[in-house]
Amino acid sequence: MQHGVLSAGGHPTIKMAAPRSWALWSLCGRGWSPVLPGCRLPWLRSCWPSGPLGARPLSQEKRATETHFGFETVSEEEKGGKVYQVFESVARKYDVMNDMMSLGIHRVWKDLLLLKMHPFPGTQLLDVAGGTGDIAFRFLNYVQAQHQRKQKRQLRAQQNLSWEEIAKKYQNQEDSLGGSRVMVCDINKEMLKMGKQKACARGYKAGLAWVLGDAEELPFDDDKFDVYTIAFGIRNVTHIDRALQEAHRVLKPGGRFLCLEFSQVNNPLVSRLYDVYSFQVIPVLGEVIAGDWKSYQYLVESIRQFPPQEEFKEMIEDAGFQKVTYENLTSGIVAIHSGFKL
Ligand SMILES: COc1cc(O)cc(C/C=C(\C)CC/C=C(\C)CC/C=C(\C)CC/C=C(\C)CC/C=C(\C)CC/C=C(\C)CC/C=C(\C)CC/C=C(\C)CC/C=C(\C)CCC=C(C)C)c1O
Ligand SMILES: C[S@@+](CC[C@H](N)C(=O)[O-])C[C@H]1O[C@@H](n2cnc3c(N)ncnc32)[C@H](O)[C@@H]1O
Repeated sequence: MQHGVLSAGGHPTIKMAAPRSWALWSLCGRGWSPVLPGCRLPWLRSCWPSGPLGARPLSQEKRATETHFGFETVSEEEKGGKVYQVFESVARKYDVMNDMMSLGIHRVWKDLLLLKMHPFPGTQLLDVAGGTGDIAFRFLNYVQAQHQRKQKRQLRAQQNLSWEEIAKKYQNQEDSLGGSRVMVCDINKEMLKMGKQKACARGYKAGLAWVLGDAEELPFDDDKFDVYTIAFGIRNVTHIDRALQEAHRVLKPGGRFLCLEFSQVNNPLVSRLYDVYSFQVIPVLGEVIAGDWKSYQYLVESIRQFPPQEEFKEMIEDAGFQKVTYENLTSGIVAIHSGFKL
């Protein structure tokens, strides 16, 4: 399925199973790609005659490369640059804005993504559109705690180890993750800069790497990772289908794709409140806290343009993933989609 086809936002309503997260809700819920905004290949393509002697009518050619940036219609070549500007602009206030806007709920959603992933010892994770590192840090905490529990069990089983051996086991930094590693990949230098600063301040070093790269053209070989995550990122990508194909390519056979993204609310009352909150409150908060109304208007508009749960599930299947499922959180405000490369 080709993403980028304009949809006016009026997606068909889909009936879904009652969300498991009501309790949570009521509690609160190939090579490097030095992509420069506006300097991408589609730009070249759009300048090139599309048929013999460029015979295809211009209007048809134009329509074929249009997409959306929020509610605005833009050319595919423009979109990447606009998205880049949004995240360059919000990077410094990104974390504080998320806590303010969601009253901290985004933290719970991200924790639930990790619970769903349930990484095994030695997991190689690729976190695309990883921004300021929220998923990567959670992953490192998770695998470290997992590894410590395992070590304690082993130590208890080997009562006859010397103190030196025990101390050595605890001191070995590299080993503290049990061989697990995470690679954060994002297209935006500013977001990565903020992420690296945060990592430094919090003492994350081992098992963590940062790479500048495009989800549509990942700078990694085939069959490299056990898990691919993308949280609140895929909505911003120009060609979602290409990003999904890339996710499939870089995963090892047996690897898992996990996507946390805004989705379609399945409760009419929540939906109304959510709309009021999104359009009346979020841009105001964006202006007051980050001095940036437009970026937060883009956020709420882009959420409405993203395909609903079932449609996105089909797109993931079209990219070659199997056993694709999704789980709604907070009445479908967000959903976690999962699929396997088998
Ligand atoms: C530029 O692009 C971006 C920038 C970013 O900073 C972030 C992202 C990507 C996003 C994330 C990483 C996730 C974190 C960010 C968000 C969750 C912000 C986006 C949020 C929404 C679009 C709405 C969802 C909001 C929540 C889940 C927070 C809870 C609030 C509601 C569900 C709506 C409640 C609405 C009302 C009660 C009516 C209107 C409210 C007012 C006029 C008063 C102000 C309201 C509040 C402060 C909310 C408190 C109320 C409740 C918790 C009660 C809710 C009860 C019910 C709905 C029954 C990015 O791409
Ligand atoms: C809303 S942030 C999400 C950050 C982080 N995953 C989180 O959950 O907080 C969206 C991120 O997607 C990145 N992004 C947008 N388009 C991208 C692309 N084509 N390839 C890689 N990253 C992209 C942005 O730079 C931004 O850092």
